[in-house]
Formats: sequence, structure tokens, C-alpha cells
Amino acid sequence: MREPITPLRIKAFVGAGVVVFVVAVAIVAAAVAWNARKVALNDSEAQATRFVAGAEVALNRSLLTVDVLLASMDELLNLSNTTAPWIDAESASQRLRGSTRQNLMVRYVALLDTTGKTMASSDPAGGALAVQLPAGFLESVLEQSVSTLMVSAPVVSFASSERVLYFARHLRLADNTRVAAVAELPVGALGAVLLQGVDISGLQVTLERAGGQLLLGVPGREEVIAPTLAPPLAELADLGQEWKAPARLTGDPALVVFRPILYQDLRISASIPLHEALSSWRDQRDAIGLTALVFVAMILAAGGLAFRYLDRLSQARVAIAQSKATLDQALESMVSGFLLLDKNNCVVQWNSQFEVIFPWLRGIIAPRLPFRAVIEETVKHHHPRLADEEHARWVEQRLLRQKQPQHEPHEQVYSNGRTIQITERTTPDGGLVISYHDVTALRRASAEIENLAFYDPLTNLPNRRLLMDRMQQAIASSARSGQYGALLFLDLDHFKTLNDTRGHEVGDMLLRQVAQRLKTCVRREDTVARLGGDEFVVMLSDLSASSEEAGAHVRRVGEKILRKLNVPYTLGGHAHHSTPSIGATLMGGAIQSSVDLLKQADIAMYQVKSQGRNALCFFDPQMQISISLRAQLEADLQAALTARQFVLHYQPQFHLDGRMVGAEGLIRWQHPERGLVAPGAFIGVAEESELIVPMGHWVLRTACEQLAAWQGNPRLQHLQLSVNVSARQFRQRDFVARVVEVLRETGARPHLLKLELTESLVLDNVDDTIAKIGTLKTKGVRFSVDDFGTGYSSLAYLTRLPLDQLKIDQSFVHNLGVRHTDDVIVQTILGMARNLELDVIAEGVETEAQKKLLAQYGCTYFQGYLMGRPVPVAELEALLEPAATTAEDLDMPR
Ligand SMILES: Nc1nc2c(ncn2[C@@H]2O[C@@H]3COP(=O)(O)O[C@H]4[C@@H](O)[C@H](n5cnc6c(=O)[nH]c(N)nc65)O[C@@H]4COP(=O)(O)O[C@H]3[C@H]2O)c(=O)[nH]1
Repeated sequence: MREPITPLRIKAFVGAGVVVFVVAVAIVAAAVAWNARKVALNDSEAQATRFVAGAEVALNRSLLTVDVLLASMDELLNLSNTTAPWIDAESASQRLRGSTRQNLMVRYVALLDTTGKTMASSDPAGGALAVQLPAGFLESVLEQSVSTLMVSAPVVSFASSERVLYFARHLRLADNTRVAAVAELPVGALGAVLLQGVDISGLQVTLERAGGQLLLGVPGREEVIAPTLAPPLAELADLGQEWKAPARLTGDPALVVFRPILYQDLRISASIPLHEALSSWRDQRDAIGLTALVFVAMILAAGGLAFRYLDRLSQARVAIAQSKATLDQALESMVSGFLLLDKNNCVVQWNSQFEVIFPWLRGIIAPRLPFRAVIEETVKHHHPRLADEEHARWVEQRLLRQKQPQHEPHEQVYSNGRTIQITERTTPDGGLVISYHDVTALRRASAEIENLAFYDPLTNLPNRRLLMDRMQQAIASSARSGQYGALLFLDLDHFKTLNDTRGHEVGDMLLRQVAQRLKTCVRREDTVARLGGDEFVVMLSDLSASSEEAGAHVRRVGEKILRKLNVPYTLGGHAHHSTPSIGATLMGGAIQSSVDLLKQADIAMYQVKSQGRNALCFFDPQMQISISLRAQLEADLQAALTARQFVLHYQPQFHLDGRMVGAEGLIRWQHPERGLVAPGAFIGVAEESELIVPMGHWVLRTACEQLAAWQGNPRLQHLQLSVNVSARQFRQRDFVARVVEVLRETGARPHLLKLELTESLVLDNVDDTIAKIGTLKTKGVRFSVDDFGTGYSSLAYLTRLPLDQLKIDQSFVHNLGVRHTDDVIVQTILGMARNLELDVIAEGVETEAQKKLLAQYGCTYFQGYLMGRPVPVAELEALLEPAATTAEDLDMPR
């Protein structure tokens, strides 16, 4: 696999490139410099060679002139035909001057005899000129076997103080005597001939003999008259070309080019010191070096820039990678599906949630996939059997919508039941971002919420809210159409008992079955609603424009409901018989509020309840009046309680043997206008409201205070007091605590207090009853069941309850000896009590016959008008005055 080209690798390439370029520049610069050096050296060599060649020619020509001048003296002065004495110095000098005049190099020529004496000269001094030749020079000239031009060593001229060279050859006089023809040449003049205006930097020119004796050196070396240069030129032949020879004058490494000239062993040399030959090259070299440096600097700068660029690139890449990672992370953590399309409607990117929402696209979705393919696949997935044209139409429809992206979210329900919310946003480059949010759960929850808000979860019937809503509509519609509708308010009789005895689950079963049955009793457009508990409402609409007809219709429906709901139910495998109480009211005729209508039906339903249940009753306005009175009574009772208008009367209770054993406390309302009001007129209303709680508490406290008051009186201290306790009072959470508190506060002896509970109260919540009775029994309080025989009289609860007494209801007592069944009931109660070791008291004993029968059946305690009516405490106490021996003596009719 090829490694990805990372910025680091590119940096390595760039670094290597920079090194290569720098090295290349260095090599090229070195090569160019080296080449330039070679060129410079070659140039210098060529110059030196050219110079030497030129100088040789010039010198040869000059010396030849001098030689000719000297040699021509023979002819000029006709020496070969004369002898010394015959030479006229004056005229000879004159002639010499004439011949020398054209030769500018020669200062003078002179003719010297063998002694060195001047015989004639071109000098103005003529024959008087004293020529100071270097020692031995004249001799060597004269001794020459063959006359050739000889050159002296350089000397300083006595006359001009210049460095001069003497050139000489010997001539023969007629007598064969040798004379020397001498020419004096300033070295400077010769040097000028040699240089001929040449300007070669650092050029050192010498004229020297083969042995190294320097005759002439340019530039001049004044301090040395005739130095001998080492090594001799001949030995330099090899080194000269290599620039390793010592320069002839300075000894520096140099190129030395030399050539012999025509005369004697004279050699002319040209030395160019290496450093001089390279002086201009050095500038070149520096320029090359500088250029190379500039190049290198540029390369390094370019490299540096490239590095910086790569660094930035790398940072940008890292930033991009980070952004991408962040984006990917964000996309992946989205709960929505995400799809990005480019401007050509092709897929660019999507997230995994997209594949979760559209699992059929897994393996198909890919970058650059046309969105059309996505749609085609989706349509194919949801409608596999769609005809081709139909399929194409779907796809085109979807794509058309794509061309007009909706910025508002829209929802699509797929055939798999999922609801997807789709939001489309165009991107700046013409692409499209589509987000897919699965709102299935949300929609289901909304539906659920709506259901919960408007429907009863147990029966799935409309709830109170929906009913009220529909009632509003029905009232409005009825007002428009003039058609009557109706409301039927249903309550299941004794439902609470079923709930308490068989549990809520069984109760719920009954409610569900009742709901089902109710639905079968009405038309589709009617509403059956559950208000809660066991309360149902049936709303009938568009019955008739006549109230009579509508009423008749309602009656038919109500009776149908009664019939259907009276059919036994099967609850948890057991048959159960339940009946409803139905109140009905008509809607229409006048503007009514839905609340009022509901109240009317409710009132009518209570009417049924009070009349014995399991029936249908229409709302009667009179009923409403009594309800208003009832509300007024409630308010009056509240006020009476505050104004302390209640009093407690006591009805005595006797043993069979005639002893008064106690009394029952019975409340009376000392009304300011109505006088003494019996409890029958208000106790029911008090019991239905909360008023019974403070009222009952007052009775309890008053009775206990009475017991406490009797404690100090030996005649009265044995008396027990029975107090009626209503269900609502008994169910108060702090009931036990309050009884205990009253006992403690009043100081009454608990065993003299007897609390009378009704059968229905005891049955209502047996466990709570047992717990409360149990606790109070530990304190000594006694319990009696009032109205025994009227309810269920279940043996089961009797055995569980820690009771002390049963009170036979006066309805049984009343018919004793008249209705046989009542005699049997009384006997049964007494037998049951005997088995359970409970006392039995009969109430409502009005006749001696009743008392006799009761006694005969085994009853030992009695209460009733026969023995005493409820009276104020003073009257009760009076019964135990010594004069009043027994109750029988007092007012018992016989
Ligand atoms: N016809 C007839 N009636 C007789 C005879 N002997 C007694 N009565 C009456 O029968 C009722 C007995 O009381 P109850 O069954 O507890 O029935 C009581 C009781 O349920 C309730 N009540 C009275 N006082 C209180 C109270 O303080 N608290 C509570 N919660 N209820 C009370 O009011 C009911 C009626 O009380 P009262 O009017 O006082 O009526 C009393 C009493 O006057 C008789 O020989 N013949």
C-alpha cells in the first residue's frame, strides 16, 4: 500500500531538494570559479608569451641598431685604414655624433683604445670623455677572437648617475690594433623598449644572462646593481608553465616565460606572479561566490518558505482533521439522520443514524450516489409490487419536491409505521442538507397524551373533559336546530362494596363490562363517557324537536340500559349482579350550561338512589329546591356549631332486672326559631359533609364530661354512656388519638364509654376498623354495633371484630310478634351473640309485649320509649333519685 503523502514527507523531500540545490550551486560556482581561474591563468600566460615574443623582437631590433652603430664606426672613421695616432678625435667625435643622433636609445658611443682611453665619442666631451666601463669588460671585449656585441653588467653612470649598460665590440685599426667601440645605453631606455607600452598587471620583466646575471629588471631594483638571479632560467623550463616558478624579481610563485635573444647568452623573461594573474579572477571568484551565496540564500529562503507553508499546511490539515473528527462525532451523536447532497443531487455524506432510520439503504448508500437511487430504493422497499410507471411516478414526485426544498419540517409516514420528520436546508454551494428525525415515539406519545387527556384509560371511554367539550357542541347545535338532546347520569349501586370486598381489579372488570354494555345501548353519534369511579354519563343528541317525544326516547334508552346492566356479570369467574341508578335530564329548549345539565342529571340520579336504586328518574326542578335547602341547612349547621346550639339528650338503657345501666347520648339542635330539632332533620346532611366530624367530637367530649361529672356520685357513677360515631368521623386518621385525648382531658373512665358504630361503617374498611377498635379496646373503650340486622350481618366480620355489644335495630323490634321473619331474625341475632359472647341490647322497645318477647328470646338489655325517651341529663339523673325505684315504676306502660 502506498504511504499517504504527509506534510512531513514533503518536508523531507523539500529539505533534500534544498541540500541538492545548495550543493549544486556550490559545485557550479566552484566549477565556474575554477574555470575562470584557468581562463585568467591562460590569459596571463598568453599575455606573458606574447609579451616575451614582442620584447624579443624589439630588443633584437634595438640591439641590432646599437650593434650596427658600433660596427659602422669602422667604416665611419675608416679605422681599418688608419692607425691610432691618425685619428682625429675632434672630427671622429663629430662623425660619431652624426651617426648616433638618430639612435635615441644610445646616450653616446665612444671609441676606446686598449687602455680604455677615449679616442673619440659622440658625447659633447668628444675625445675627452671618460668612460667608466665595469672592470674587465674592456678586456673581454678586446680579447674576443671574433668581434661580437658584448653587453656589460649594469652600472651606475658616473656622469648621469643612471643605471646604464654598455654595449661594445672590438674594431681593428690598420695596424691591427684593437680598439673598442662602446655605446652607453640607459637601462631605462632599454626597459621602455622592452615594455613597449604593455600594461600587464604584476608583470616582471628581466634581461639576464644564462647564468642568471640580471642586466635589466622591470620594475627596477635599484638596490641591486647586478644581482644574480637563481635559479637560472634554463632550470625553470619545467616549472614555468605550472605557475610554480619563483617570479624573477620578487620570488613569488609565478608563471615565467623566457626567450633567448640574438646576442651572447642573453635571455629575456616575463614573470607574472600567480596572485597578480589571479587578481581580476579573484573579483570574478568573489562575484561568483556572492552569486552562489545569493542563490543559496534564495534556495534556503525558498526552502524556509516551503517549510513554513508545509507547517501551515500541516496545521491546516490537523485543523481540518480535527474539524472533520468533530463534525463526524457531531454527526454520529446526532439523534437525527443526516444526509448531505451536492448541487448535482448526489450523496456527499450521511451519518449512521441515517442508516438506522433507513436500514434498507445500508450497503447501497455511497458517496456520489445520485439521490434518485436513494429514492428509488426506498420506494422499492416500501412498495415492492408497484408497477413500473407507478414506481417512476413516486420517484419523480419525491424528486420534484427535492427541487423545491421546504424549509419547514414535514413528516412522512412510512409503510413500516414509522413517522419521520424531514427538514431540508439548501447549502451556500447549491447542495442540500436533509435531516431525518424519527418522531414515531413522539407522535405515539402525543396520541397517547391526547388519549389520556380526553379518554378514560380504564374503559377507553371519553372522560369528563371530552364529555364537557361535546356537551358544549351539543348544546350549541341543539340551540341552532331546536332538537332536544339528553343526559343520563349513571351510578352503579353498591359498587363501593364490591370494590372493598373483592378488590379493585374486580371492580375495574365490572366498570369495563358496564362500559361495553353501555356502548351497545346507544347510537354511534351518541356519547358514553366515564366521569370517574362508578359514574357514567350517556349523552344523546338530536332526539326530537318535541320535548315529549325526546323524553319518551330517553326513557326507552334508559330502560334499555337498565335491562342490559341488570344482566349478571362474570367477574373473575364469579357471577355478579349489579344495578345502576340513572338520572336523566333533557338538553335544549333553553340556554343551559353543561355544568348545570350535569348537575341536574346527577340530582335525578340521587333521587333514584334515595328511592331505592336500580331505576331511571328524570330531573325534577323541585328536587333542585330541596338540594338548595340542603345546602342552606349545611350552612346553618356550621353556624349552630359555632354558636353552641347543640345539646345532648340521654335515653336510658335498662337491664332485664330493671336496673338502669346507662344511656345513649342523642344530639338535639336547640334552634333559636324552630325550637328543639331532632337529629333526623340534620344528621344526614351533617354526615354527608365534613360537619359531622366536629359535631361528633363535640358529642364525644360532652358525653365524657358527663361521665366524669358522674364519677363522684355513687348513684350515677356506674352509668355507661353510648355515643353514635358516624363513618366519616371514625375514618379520620386521628380518630383514635382524639378519643384517647378526650378521655384523658375529661378524666372519664374508658370502660363506661361505649362507641356505637353502624354495620355499614364496620364493613366499609374492615382492616382499618379492626385496627382502630383494637387500639381503643386496649384503653378500655367498649364498642357496640348499631342497627344490627339491617345490613349484611356477616358472621365473618363479627368474629374478627373485638366488639362488646350488638344493638338490634328497632325495625325488627317494632314487628316482633307481628311479622314472623323479624322474630326469627331477632332470635338469630341473639343466638349469634350468645355464641360470640356478646351483649345484646334491643332499641325502640315501645311495648311490654315487645319487651317480653325479647326477654323470652334471651335479650337482657333494653332501650325504648317503653322505659324512657331521650331527655336532658337532669331528667335522666332524676330517674335514679331514691324515690324513683325502677323504670318500670316510672313510665313503663304495661
Ligand atoms: N319510634 C321510636 N323511636 C325510639 C324509641 N326509642 C328510641 N327511639 C329513637 O331511636 C333513635 C335511636 O338512635 P339511633 O338508632 O342511634 O339513631 C339516631 C342516630 O343514628 C342519629 N343520632 C342521634 N344523635 C347522634 C349523634 O350524637 N351522633 C351521630 N352520629 N348520630 C346521632 O340520629 C338518629 C335518630 O336519633 P333520634 O331522633 O334521637 O332517635 C333516637 C331515639 O329517639 C322508641 O321506642 N320508638
